Amino acid sequence: MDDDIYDDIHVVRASLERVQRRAAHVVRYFYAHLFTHHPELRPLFPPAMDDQYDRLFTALVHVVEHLGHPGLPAHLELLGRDHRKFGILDEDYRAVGESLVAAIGHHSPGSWDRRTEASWQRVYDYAAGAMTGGARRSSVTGEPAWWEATVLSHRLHGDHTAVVHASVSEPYPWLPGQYATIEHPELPGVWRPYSLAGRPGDSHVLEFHVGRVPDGQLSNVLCDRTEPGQVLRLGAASGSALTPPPDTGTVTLVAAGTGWSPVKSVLDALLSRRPAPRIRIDVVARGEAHFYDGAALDDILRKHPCLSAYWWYQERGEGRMRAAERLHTHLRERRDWADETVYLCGPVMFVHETAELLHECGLPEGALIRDPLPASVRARGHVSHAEAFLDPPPVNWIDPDARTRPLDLPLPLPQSTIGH
Ligand SMILES: NC(=O)C1=CN([C@@H]2O[C@H](COP(=O)(O)OP(=O)(O)OC[C@H]3O[C@@H](n4cnc5c(N)ncnc54)[C@H](O)[C@@H]3O)[C@@H](O)[C@H]2O)C=CC1
Repeated sequence: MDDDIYDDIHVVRASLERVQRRAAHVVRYFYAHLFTHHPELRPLFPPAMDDQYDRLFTALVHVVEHLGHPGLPAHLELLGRDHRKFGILDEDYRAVGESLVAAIGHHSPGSWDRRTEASWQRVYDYAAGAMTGGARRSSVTGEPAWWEATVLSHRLHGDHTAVVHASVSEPYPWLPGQYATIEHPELPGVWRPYSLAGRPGDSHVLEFHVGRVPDGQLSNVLCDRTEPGQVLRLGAASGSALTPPPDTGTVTLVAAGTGWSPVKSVLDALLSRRPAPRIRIDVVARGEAHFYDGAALDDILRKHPCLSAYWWYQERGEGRMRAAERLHTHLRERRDWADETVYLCGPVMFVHETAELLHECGLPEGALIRDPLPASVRARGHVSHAEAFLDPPPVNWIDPDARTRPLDLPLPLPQSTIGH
C-alpha cells in the first residue's frame, strides 16, 4: 500500500460515516449513474437487483474499515481473481469508481470538497488496482475465469435437500472446507456459494448438497429445475480450507443440516491418512427424514468399522432446537476433550452455541476448527433460543465472504460486489 494513502484514510472514513445513514439512496444513485453512463455493464448484474444493494454498501464499508490492515491486499486480490468469472475488464473498474465517487459526492451536500473527492479516488484506485492485479495474476497462470460443470446426477431428498454431482471440464483445484460459487443457466448473473463435498484431487466429479431456502433463488432452482446434462458455471474454489493438522490424533466431526457437506470432505481426507486418526461423527438434523446423505454415510461406516457415528434429530412435534439440545447434553457429558480436535459446520447460531459449549467443556481454543462467524453474530454475542426465534439473525450462510479471507485475518471483509 502506497504510504500517501494513509493520509486519505481518515478523510474517507469521516466521509463514509456522513453518508452511511443514506446508504440506500447512495447505492441506488450509484447503480443509476453506472447504468446510465455505461449501459453495456448492466448484463454483468443479475436481472433482480434486490440483494445487490446491501452487498455493495457492505463491501464498501468493509474495505474502508480495513484500509491499512495487513490482510486487505490478499483479500482484494482474491476478490479480483473471483470477479474474473463476471467477465469484468480493467475499464469497467474505472467506470465503477467514477459512479461511486459521484454517488458519495451527490449525497454529501456541504461537506464535499476537492480534498475529499481526491481521497476517495485514491482509495478506490488502490482497491481496484489490487483487484485487477489479482485477476491478472490468476489469468497468467492459466487459471480459467470460470469452470463448466455438467450435471451427472441429481437426487432430491424429501422436498428439502438436493445432492448434485457434476463433472468439470478442466481440473478444479480445491481443499476440504472450501466452497464454489455456482451459476445456473436459468439464472444468469446469480452466483451463490456451496460447500464442496467428497474427495478433492483424484477425480473431475464434484458433489454439492443444496438445502432449499424459503424465497431463495438459486437454491430452489438447484433443488427443482436441475437435471443431468445441464451445464453449470463454477467460480474458483474459495474460503478457508478446514484441512486437518497433520498430527491430529482424535477427531470429532460435528455437522448440522447441509453443514455435512464440508465435513464429508474433511472425513475423506482424514480416512486417507496412514494411520487414520480416531474419528467420531455427530450429525444433527431437523428430523429422521432430513438425514439426506444417510446412505453414503452408512457406506463409509461399513468400509471403516473403526468409525463411530451418532445421529441427533427432533421427533415429530418437538421444537426445532431439540436435536441440537440432545447433542449438547451428550457433549456436556463427555469428559475427554484434552487431546481432541473438533470440526464444526452448520447453521450460524448452531455453530456459535456449540462452540461456546465445547469451550465451557474444556476444549482448548485452537482445537476447534470452523468457519469464522459473520460480524452480525459476533456483534449480537450469545442469544437465547427465544431471542433467536423472535429476532432471527439476518444470515443463513456462514458468512461466505468472511471465508474468502486468509485465516490470520481477524475481522470480516467485504462481500463480492458484482453479480454475486
Ligand atoms: N462451513 C459451514 O459451517 C457450513 C455451513 N452451512 C450452513 O448450514 C446451514 C444448513 O441449513 P439446513 O440444512 O437448512 O439446516 P437446518 O436449518 O435444518 O438445521 C439443522 C439443525 O441445526 C440445528 N439448528 C438450526 N438452527 C439453529 C439455531 N439457531 N440454534 C441452534 N441450533 C440450530 C437444529 O437442531 C437443526 O435440526 C445453512 O445455513 C448453511 O449456510 C452449510 C455448509 C457449510
